Amino acid sequence: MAMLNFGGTDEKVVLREEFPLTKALETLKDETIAVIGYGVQGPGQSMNLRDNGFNVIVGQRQGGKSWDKAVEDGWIPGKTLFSIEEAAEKGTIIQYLLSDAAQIEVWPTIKPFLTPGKALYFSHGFGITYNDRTGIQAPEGVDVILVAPKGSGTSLRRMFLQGRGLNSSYAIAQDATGRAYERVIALGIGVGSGYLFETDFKREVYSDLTGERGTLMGAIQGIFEAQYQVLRANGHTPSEAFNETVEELTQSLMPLVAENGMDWMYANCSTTAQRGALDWKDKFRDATKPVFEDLYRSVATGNEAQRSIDSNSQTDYRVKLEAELRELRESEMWQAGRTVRSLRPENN
Ligand SMILES: NC(=O)c1ccc[n+]([C@@H]2O[C@H](COP(=O)([O-])OP(=O)(O)OC[C@H]3O[C@@H](n4cnc5c(N)ncnc54)[C@H](O)[C@@H]3O)[C@@H](O)[C@H]2O)c1
Ligand SMILES: CC(C)(O)[C@@H](O)C(=O)O
Ligand SMILES: [Mg+2]
Ligand SMILES: [Mg+2]
Repeated sequence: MAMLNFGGTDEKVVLREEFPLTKALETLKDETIAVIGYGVQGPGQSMNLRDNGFNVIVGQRQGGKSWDKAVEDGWIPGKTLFSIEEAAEKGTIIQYLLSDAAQIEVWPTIKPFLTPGKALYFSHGFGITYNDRTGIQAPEGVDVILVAPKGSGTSLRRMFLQGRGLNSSYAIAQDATGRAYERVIALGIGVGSGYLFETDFKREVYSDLTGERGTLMGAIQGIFEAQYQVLRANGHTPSEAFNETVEELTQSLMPLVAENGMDWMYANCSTTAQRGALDWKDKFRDATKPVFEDLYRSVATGNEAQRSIDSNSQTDYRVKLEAELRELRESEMWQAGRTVRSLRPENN
């Protein structure tokens, strides 16, 4: 574990050099890792673990799209691909990667397989933090650990294949065996993390729910919509509005921000842009900060969790969700985006 300084604050982090893959493999050499769920995180984590040489199996409901995808990805029914029950029985580490709502529903099925000495692993603090609402309460004899990749399972896999790593947080809610720390770090390295930073289940879920509702997706989509609509209302074409709102951001500026930071971006655009962006950033901050405060409150009171549990457990949830997603997909902005993407030279 290293102490590193992040902008003036010291933090405990684990770097890949300090806990190399060889050490992770040695730590887990007698374990069977059962990845339960093959949606988005399941494929990324299980395939990275498999390619890294760990003993890993998958547990998934039979007969659906996810099962077929697992077979396509090389998991063999009866050998490395099982029903949820069979995988939970065989696993000494159970990576609970069903959707958060499904974790509640399937919990009574999983719980009997959590015998002393096993580890229960999450990639989100949701089930444990809001256990008054989820009913997920691990038995005393098991380790309860978390590795939460800070990004999509799709990126986790892509970055692994590119020899890169996606940063993850890690946490221990229960150390029953005295091995929870080495287990969680070995798994964090095994699934393809960049560096690992320490958190607890509550801070993980509070920050994660805030981030995805905020600047990672909700806020950014809201700001895109607002700017696009104003440009369109003032006579700008879809092409101009989309390029000035989204395409330039994702294709030109954000890759530069990712490499060098927004401070560098500010220093390397025109003096005209600098003047305006310095003047307007505070107005945007002041306009949106109360919304972020409201959002954080809604997360901390459990409202966001309850809303997600209530809507995700409705029988017509998928149909309603698809209607909302269709509206987004069919909006002028994202239809214009589809055309703009198709015109990228590399897509021709
Ligand atoms: N999606 C991501 O990239 C991402 C990123 C970080 C953390 N997480 C966390 O990882 C966990 C898994 O998320 P995900 O997005 O991969 O899940 P998901 O929504 O893709 O679902 C995973 C699996 O759950 C199965 N499932 C759904 N309902 C079920 C039911 N009733 N019974 C049995 N199986 C059922 C599906 O078949 C699917 O294979 C969650 O805790 C999530 O918060 C996800
Ligand atoms: C990929 C995200 C948004 O970071 C994750 O938190 C999720 O819930 O899918
Ligand atoms: Mg999330
Ligand atoms: Mg997240």
